[in-house]
Order: sequence, then C-alpha cells, then structure tokens
Amino acid sequence: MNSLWAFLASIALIRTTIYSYLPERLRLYISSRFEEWTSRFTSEETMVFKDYQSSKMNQLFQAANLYLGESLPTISIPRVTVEKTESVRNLTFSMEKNTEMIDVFESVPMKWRYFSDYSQGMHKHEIRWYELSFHKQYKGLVTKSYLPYILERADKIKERNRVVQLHTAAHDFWTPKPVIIQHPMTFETLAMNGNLKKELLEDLDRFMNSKEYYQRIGKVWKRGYLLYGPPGTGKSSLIAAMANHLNFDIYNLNLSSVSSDLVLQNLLLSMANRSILVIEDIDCSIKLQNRESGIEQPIKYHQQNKSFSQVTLSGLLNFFDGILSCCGEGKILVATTNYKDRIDPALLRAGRMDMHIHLTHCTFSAFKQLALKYLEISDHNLFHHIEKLLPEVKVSPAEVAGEPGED
Ligand SMILES: Nc1ncnc2c1ncn2[C@@H]1O[C@H](COP(=O)(O)OP(=O)(O)OP(=O)(O)O)[C@@H](O)[C@H]1O
Repeated sequence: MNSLWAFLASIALIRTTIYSYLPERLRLYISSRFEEWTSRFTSEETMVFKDYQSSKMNQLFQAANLYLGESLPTISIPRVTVEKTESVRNLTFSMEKNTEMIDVFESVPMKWRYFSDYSQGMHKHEIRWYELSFHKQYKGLVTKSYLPYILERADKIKERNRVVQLHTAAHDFWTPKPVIIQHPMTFETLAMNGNLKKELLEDLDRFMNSKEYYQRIGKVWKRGYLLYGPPGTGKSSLIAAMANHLNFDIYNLNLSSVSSDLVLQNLLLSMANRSILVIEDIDCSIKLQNRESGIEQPIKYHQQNKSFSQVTLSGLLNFFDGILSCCGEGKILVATTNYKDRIDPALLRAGRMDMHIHLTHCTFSAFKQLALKYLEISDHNLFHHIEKLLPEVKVSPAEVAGEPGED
C-alpha cells in the first residue's frame, strides 16, 4: 500500500515539475485532454467562462462576476475580495483566486470556481475565468434556464449599482470622461406643486414600465419633456431629480456649440441607452423662426467671432423623430426654456415633447416645502403674511433658498 501512495505522489510531483517547464499552450492542451479523458469516468460536466473571447469581453464572465458577487456576502466562504469604487453605488464582492462556492438553482447544486493566471509571451496579461460544474443530467437546465437567469440578474444588479454620470459635448464629441453626479436633489427635496409632481412621477414610472407596450404598438421607447418657467424655478433641479429617480445618465447638450446636423446625429448615436438628453435653453441655442419663410437654411450662429453653428430646424426635427427613434431605447429628452412662446410649435407637439411642465415662481405650498427642508420648520407666525405676499411678490424658489436667480 505504501508503495502505491509513493508511486502516486511521484506521478503528481513529476506532473507538477513537467508542467512548470512546459509552454502555456502545451500545458493547456495536455490539461484539456486529461480532463476529456477523466470526464468519461465522472458524472460531472464543466463549463468554462473566460474573461475575454477573441479579444471581446465575455458577457457571461461579467454576468457571473456580478451574480456570484451578490450572493457572496450571504454564504459561508473562507475568503472574498471586497471593493468600493467611485463608479459603483454599493460594495462589490468577488471570489478569490482558486476558491470555490456552491450556488443552488432550482434545488440543483452548481459549483463555481474562479481562477486567474498570467499569459505567457511578450505581453504578459492576466487571464481570468470561471468554471461551472454540475451533474451531466442538468446540462439542459444550465443552458436553457440557469445561464439566461444569470444574464438577466446581472443586468438588474448593474442597473442598481450604477451611479448617475454627466456627459458633456466638446469639439463635436461627448467628453470621454463623464463626471459622476452626486446631486442631492430628489423628488422628495424638490419643492413643486404636489399634483404636478405626482403626475410627473407617474408618467416617468409608466414610461419605465412600458418597454413591451412600446414594442407591441411599434413605437420607439422614448419620451420628451419640456420644462419651462422663469430663472431659478428649479428646471435644472428637476432634471437632477429625474436622473436620480430613474438612475439614468445625463447628456447635456448645448445646441449652439454643435457645428452641423451631422454632428448632432453622431452625438445622439453615441449616447448610451437609458439616458436623459438635456437641451438647456433651447430657445437661445437655436433660432427657429425662419421656418415661416419656408426656406430651410442652415441657421448660422457666430460663436465668439470664431466658428459657426449650422444646425437646421429640419435637422432638429429629424433628430427628434427619426434618429432618436432608431438608435437605442429608453431615451428621455428634456428641453428647458425660460420662454416657451419662443419655441416653434413643431417642436412642442406630442411625440416630441409629450409633457410640458410649467415651473412657476414660489407658491405658498412650495414655500412651506422649502422652509421645512432648509429650516426644519412646518409653521411660524409669519407664515400667513408670507402666504398673502407671495402672489404679489414674484420670487423664485432659488431666491427663497438663498440663491439669487438671474433676473
Ligand atoms: N423647486 C425647487 N425646489 C428646491 N430647490 C430649488 C427649487 N428651485 C430652485 N431651487 C434651488 O435653487 C437653485 C437654482 O435652481 P435651478 O438651477 O434648478 O433653477 P433653473 O430653473 O434651472 O434656473 P435657470 O433657468 O436660471 O437655469 C437650486 O440649486 C436649488 O438649490
């Protein structure tokens, strides 16, 4: 018996020694052959998910990472890696190299192992992969249910972990490094007419939940909102609250800095799905009155006497209907203006701007919300004077909040 153990130990030693001197390709070849041979005698089957497949990120690897990371804090495992980076909202857990864990799906145990190694050759880089092992009889369950389930769960986790980012356009492109927005404005802290707030929240939630509906009726999953009202009434604050509520990125576009319709199209095509495109002060950034002349000419803007912007009204309309309609999904367009009457009615019709939201000077109800938020008071003996004064003295929420408006 002793000699048998000694023989097996020597084989293991020889194998390890030979392995460490073999080139990586040969090593992989031998181990895959060996596994093929041993699999004849086992009832277990293993799937391998490498991080990159033909230099493209393997979505299954990413999904497994997120999915397993979510259950790691709740199971007993000797070592886990924990991270928190600026670009994600929550703690991120992941498996340590050469460790394993069991996940149970529809009462079937699924064994996951995580590995990493360095590639051989000139450009050494880390290769990471997961191995999923299960009983052969569950192969159908794994491919038809378990893996699609992991992909779906990973999408939800990604969505939950996302932080809202602000993208701005410069030199006809979105800047490569968006800024992470930690704007504290939410629908709870925004002082706004209660009914209007409720109506808008319902509209946003309905929009978010109607992807299938839009698909069924053949409409593109997009929605446009026009926010109008005097300076300092909360248009930018409302956009931040919408982005925080939906967890959508904001793409801020200043139309007057866009050099042509083509650039406008390209900017839109490079926006991510589930994002808000904001065109602030739409009436200032583009003059739209020459539509009445019937001649569609590029509208030229002199920018600091150096360059011209040439966005046309038809380019803009095309952008709203056509292009916005064919590039991706879950897009929200928000245009703001201090002067709604200066905007061409063609831009305002339903389908382009589905909801027009009027943000007004401070009402007594908004004032009370601000007083509660800033001073933590819900009543005061001056309140009834303020209630009488507010309709006469036009004051913006920004002024009440101590931040003077532009007027
Ligand atoms: N409705 C509101 N509720 C709470 N705070 C508000 C509200 N409106 C304005 N404020 C406060 O005033 C500041 C300026 O408001 P905001 O920039 O949102 O106004 P605006 O309508 O976008 O102004 P402008 O037309 O000049 O761009 C905000 O940072 C916020 O602190």
